[in-house]
Amino acid sequence: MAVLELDNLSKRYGGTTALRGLSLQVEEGSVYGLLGPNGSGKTTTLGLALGVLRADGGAVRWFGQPLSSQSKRRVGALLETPNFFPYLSARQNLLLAADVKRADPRTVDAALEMTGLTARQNDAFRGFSLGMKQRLALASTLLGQPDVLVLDEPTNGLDPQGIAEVRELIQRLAAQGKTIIIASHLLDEIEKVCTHVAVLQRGELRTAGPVSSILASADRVVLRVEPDLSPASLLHALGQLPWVSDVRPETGGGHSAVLAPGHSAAELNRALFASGVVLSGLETRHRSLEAQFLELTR
Ligand SMILES: Nc1ncnc2c1ncn2[C@@H]1O[C@H](COP(=O)(O)OP(=O)(O)OP(=O)(O)O)[C@@H](O)[C@H]1O
Repeated sequence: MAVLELDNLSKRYGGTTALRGLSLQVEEGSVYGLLGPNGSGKTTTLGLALGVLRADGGAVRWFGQPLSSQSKRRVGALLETPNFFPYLSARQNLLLAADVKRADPRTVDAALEMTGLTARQNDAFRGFSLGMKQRLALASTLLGQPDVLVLDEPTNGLDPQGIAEVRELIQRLAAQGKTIIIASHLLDEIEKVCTHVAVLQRGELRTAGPVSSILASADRVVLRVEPDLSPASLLHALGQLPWVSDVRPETGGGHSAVLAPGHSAAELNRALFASGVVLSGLETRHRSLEAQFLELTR
């Protein structure tokens, strides 16, 4: 079931078009990464989805319906760092936040537990590290036990330890079956936690889908033939295979190519052998999401 559907969304700020015909679907249980360079429209997308901003065109549907007060209760959001009271404890701050959100105060304990703050719940917020402050902000999104979390740059400003803590928390929440939507420009983080990803550039969708298929589509196979065989026979044989594309010479010798989805390096080896080309080397080079992202948004 689609938890969130964005249908042809557009948004302008004066003369700036921030989003142009954006459509995407977030399925239940997925961890959906919204990626893009600065100014590509990630925050605008989340603001429109949450009803904080008004779209110039298109539609937003949560659980198959337009956004309503009922569906809002099922979504916990962290768009900006919440203002906690420095002299109050973590627990007191969460109780206040629950009151403001009209969330059940009994969900404070579970939120503290989930974010690893139970032991520090009575300590004043002002003494917290940046990582703990961010975990408290995430705890406030868990009040009322929403099914979906929407997080804008949840690791912004954190050190590597804080980033790892937030990543582990997201993984624990995902394991509980929550749907999580994260806007980020930290590709490595997205690659580690997300099941799906959409890449935005200048307000337009460049690509979207399961992380595994987006990464797989970025893989290249590197081929080497025996020195006594001319590269021309390899290139000719590759040219006969419609599922092989983007053949390029490699700087270290040999050639590389991209295989269409559903085709493997082993299948390529067999096809080349059948046409008389014996490979001396065949390796798949996995490219990171970062390399793929840079290519898409270049
Ligand atoms: N309130 C606003 N008034 C005018 N222009 C805005 C406003 N908010 C955003 N924009 C512009 O809209 C575009 C998209 O901005 P948005 O904040 O959605 O991008 P983003 O991908 O979240 O960027 P970042 O990673 O820097 O937060 C940018 O060109 C931005 O300058």
